[in-house]
Amino acid sequence: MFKKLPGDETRALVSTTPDTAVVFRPAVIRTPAAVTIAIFIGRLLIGLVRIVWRHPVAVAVLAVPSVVAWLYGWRLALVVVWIPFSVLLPWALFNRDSFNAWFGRRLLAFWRLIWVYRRHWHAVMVISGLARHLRGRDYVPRLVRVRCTSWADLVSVKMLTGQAVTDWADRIEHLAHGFGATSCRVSVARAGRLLLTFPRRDPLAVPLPALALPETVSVEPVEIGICEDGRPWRLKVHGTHVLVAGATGAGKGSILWSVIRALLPAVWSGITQIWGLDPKLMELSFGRAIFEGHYAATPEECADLLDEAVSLMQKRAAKFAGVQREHIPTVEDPFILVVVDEVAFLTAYQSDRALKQRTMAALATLTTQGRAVGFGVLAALQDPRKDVLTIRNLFPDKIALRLDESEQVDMVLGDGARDRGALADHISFIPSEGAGVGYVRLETSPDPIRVRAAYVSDADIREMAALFETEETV
Ligand SMILES: Nc1ncnc2c1ncn2[C@@H]1O[C@H](COP(=O)(O)OP(=O)(O)OP(=O)(O)O)[C@@H](O)[C@H]1O
Repeated sequence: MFKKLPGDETRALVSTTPDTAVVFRPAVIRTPAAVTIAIFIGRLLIGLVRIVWRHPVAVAVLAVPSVVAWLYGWRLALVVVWIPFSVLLPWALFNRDSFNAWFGRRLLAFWRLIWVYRRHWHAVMVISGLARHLRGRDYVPRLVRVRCTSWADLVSVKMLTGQAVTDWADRIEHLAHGFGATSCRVSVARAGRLLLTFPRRDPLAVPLPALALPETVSVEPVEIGICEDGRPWRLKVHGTHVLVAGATGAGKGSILWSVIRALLPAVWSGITQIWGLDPKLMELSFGRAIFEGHYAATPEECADLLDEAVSLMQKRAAKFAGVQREHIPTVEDPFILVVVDEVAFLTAYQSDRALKQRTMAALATLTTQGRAVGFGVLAALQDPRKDVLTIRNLFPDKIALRLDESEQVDMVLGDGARDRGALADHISFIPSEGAGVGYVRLETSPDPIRVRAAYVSDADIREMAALFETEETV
């Protein structure tokens, strides 16, 4: 009978019908004002301690001059402000990076916490449907912390008990627009905690010229561009197979050529060979010499070259059987990277069925058995639908460049990738802004990473090919 009800639920109980024998009247116990004030002050103090703990620099910047002005007058406060200012200003002017790392970004994080996130948090949570109103109470996810990097705000959030990551991933557009960002990415920090990434600027908006040729001979993850957070983008090609999907003009060529460029020292040393399949006759023909005879353009030539790769792979597998389980590239057993531009020409669009099946069988054999014995496939295609490339799941690593439709993103990167922020269908059509920009999702992590490949121009390719031609003539 004496059930305690919070908030507005009691109101709903007061009305009773006049002719009922028993009338329920909920007992309303008034909380003494002193208790309410004590709770309020307690919360205020906890909030202040939390702010000082999390943002000591920002609080000190505001609090120290105010306290000095209050105790000793504004003149001394001005001196107190001027002393650090005369140190910080030159520091900010002459060594911006270290200044930002120590002060700038902490102040910015404090400002954005108060002005952008705290100010709009409740409204955005309620309107996007991430807050809940249950039995008269509001349950709102907790904004834990805001950190700023050079290009984005990283917002830590404690989800409501019972919420799932997909609840947030489904609302990335609400969150982005609610907090004035162009996009939002959701990743799991730990159980119950999320990290929301809101970009403030696009560090990938400017094209990256071709990277310098590596000085060391290696087939380990090759550097082919930059990640959004400024780190080099290193793509693993040895011990995996990579599929690059992107609409026409998305910059697939820049990925193929950046990989080839990064492997050149290994090719010169003999521990790597690059085989090129160029059914469109446009992309790889430019640097034909680099493939050292392993180049094919017509569907027949492509099928023959793939069959040659398969038979070499099988011979090597027989040689390795019972002797070694991992491939270490050597001149005798080099890493062979089969680069296929527009693989759909060979697997879907060509009219000769027998040739199509031969090509598919060879590609499937290479992608299922090749990686342990030093054979890798790097394939590019425009249309990622399953009927165009039935074996797309045999490629462990995938890259989504600009795509035409939102559904294609999950086809390339796997379920839920777009919800987690891989907005490959939103990448700019303008080549200088969007070509070569894409998302990668590696075997080891469910979170897509935004990247941009360096642009290897026609002149760069000719230069690279010329180095091989000179070698041949010498
Ligand atoms: N990484 C890049 N950075 C800047 N611009 C680029 C980059 N990659 C390509 N571009 C520009 O975009 C244009 C189209 O690139 P590219 O031909 O590689 O696209 P694609 O995806 O191979 O297209 P298609 O499938 O039609 O051949 C290039 O001519 C170049 O001007």
